[in-house]
Amino acid sequence: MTETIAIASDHAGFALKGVLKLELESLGYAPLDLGTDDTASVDYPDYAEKLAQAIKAGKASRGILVCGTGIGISIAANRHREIRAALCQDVTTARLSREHNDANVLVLGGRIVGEEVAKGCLKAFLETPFAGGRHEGRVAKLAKP
Ligand SMILES: O=C(CO)[C@H](O)[C@H](O)COP(=O)(O)O
Repeated sequence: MTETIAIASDHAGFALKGVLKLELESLGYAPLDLGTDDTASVDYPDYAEKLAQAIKAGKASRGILVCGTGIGISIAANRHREIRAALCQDVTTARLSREHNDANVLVLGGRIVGEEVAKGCLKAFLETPFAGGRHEGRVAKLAKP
């Protein structure tokens, strides 16, 4: 079955969101676009919230978030206990966010990373499994109140 991936951004991440949405489709995933829908100024916490709620409701298994730096939208997403959002600027950290942290949201800075690096991060995030083992207990501790 096709895996649904939620994707959202603020105005500063809008252009990169479009690129990543197409890339998701070409990799065989179904993007669930939660906005924003143009470059008019919006508040990144609102889009992190939409994406977190979609994942918590089971509408998507994982998610992609983009703002200008990726910082604000990752802070907002990680306020939810169920979300492990990883801000990545290279393919290695994107891969390790899956192997070690079982990240369920990839965060990118639309004003920081170029399109090709972003696409590489996306592919690594989507295709790398969680390694488990010694990482299991550490990740479980992240979900504690
Ligand atoms: O990166 C961000 C948050 O971390 C935002 O995208 C950024 O702050 C938006 O800035 P501006 O309103 O100047 O376009």
